[in-house]
Amino acid sequence: MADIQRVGVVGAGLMGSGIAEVHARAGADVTITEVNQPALDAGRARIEKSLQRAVKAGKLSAEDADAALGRLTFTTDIAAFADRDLVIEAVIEQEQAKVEVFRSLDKIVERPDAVFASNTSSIPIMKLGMATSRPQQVIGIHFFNPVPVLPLVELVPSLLTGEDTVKRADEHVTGSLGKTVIRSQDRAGFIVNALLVPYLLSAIRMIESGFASAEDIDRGMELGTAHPMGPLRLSDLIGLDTIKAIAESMYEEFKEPLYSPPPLLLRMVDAGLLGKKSGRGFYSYS
Ligand SMILES: C[C@H](O)CC(=O)SCCNC(=O)CCNC(=O)[C@H](O)C(C)(C)COP(=O)(O)OP(=O)(O)OC[C@H]1O[C@@H](n2cnc3c(N)ncnc32)[C@H](O)[C@@H]1OP(=O)(O)O
Repeated sequence: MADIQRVGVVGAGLMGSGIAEVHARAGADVTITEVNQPALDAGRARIEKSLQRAVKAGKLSAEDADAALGRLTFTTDIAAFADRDLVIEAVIEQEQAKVEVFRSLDKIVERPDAVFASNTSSIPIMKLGMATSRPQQVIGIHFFNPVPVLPLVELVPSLLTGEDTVKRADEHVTGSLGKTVIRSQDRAGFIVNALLVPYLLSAIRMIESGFASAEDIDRGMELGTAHPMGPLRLSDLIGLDTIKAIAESMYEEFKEPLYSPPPLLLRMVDAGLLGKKSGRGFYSYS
């Protein structure tokens, strides 16, 4: 695992736990942190379940799953990140929350050439870089959900990211994690969400206007265009709060009406109907 051996992941939600898992499976020493013990425990349970799934599918031996778990340290103390070579922030998609994480990491991480990455989908990397004293070491490394399954990573340097940081991040993601990298300019939504989110919002507007049912919209895209899941099931998988946050960042950046979150999405988030992770979104999960 090249020069990046010790990895820290901030946030043990859907994305953070997946990011920690793929690193541990690749042999890295991983520390993962959350704001409180229940959130940390939920992250650990998610990783254990995903590892078991890989073992059942014959993708991973039981010994390798145990070894991966053994490489993970769970803590609520972000000070444990002092010796990390790479830190990846994967907290909620809110600019202020992310800025605060980068401010703390800048004080805590001691290694002078450590790479500071964000898994943000839509918040400009420059804003996170400027929260630190070393914006040349800050880069977007954006994974896709489910992280252990989807091979893509978007690499997003800001105007101030150094070439050395880009090279090390690229080598780490392709060489050590075996993912495929595409590069994007530092614009809200990058490449994939700039295309995906207006599509998901259009599907939500279709339901809102009574045009078609969620089931028919999804079936249409699954059987008519061979997508693995339709836009509403995919929205439930990503999380409706996350889609709202991405749409808001993109709308703020471009003022493009297509990016503006429709009222139905806002009301569902107000109601706590966040999709698969909360048990109900456009579909129910029990
Ligand atoms: C918003 C962010 O910024 C960016 C994003 O993340 S955008 C979201 C991108 N994600 C997508 O577009 C997901 C699209 N959907 C899919 O790829 C597939 O439907 C899916 C992989 C989620 C599930 O696939 P499906 O064939 O329906 O189910 P299933 O057979 O259970 O799973 C396929 C494989 O994935 C694995 N898998 C599924 N969900 C998983 C999870 N949550 N964690 C780990 N592994 C998982 C399964 O173990 C299975 O592996 P196998 O083929 O070796 O048995």
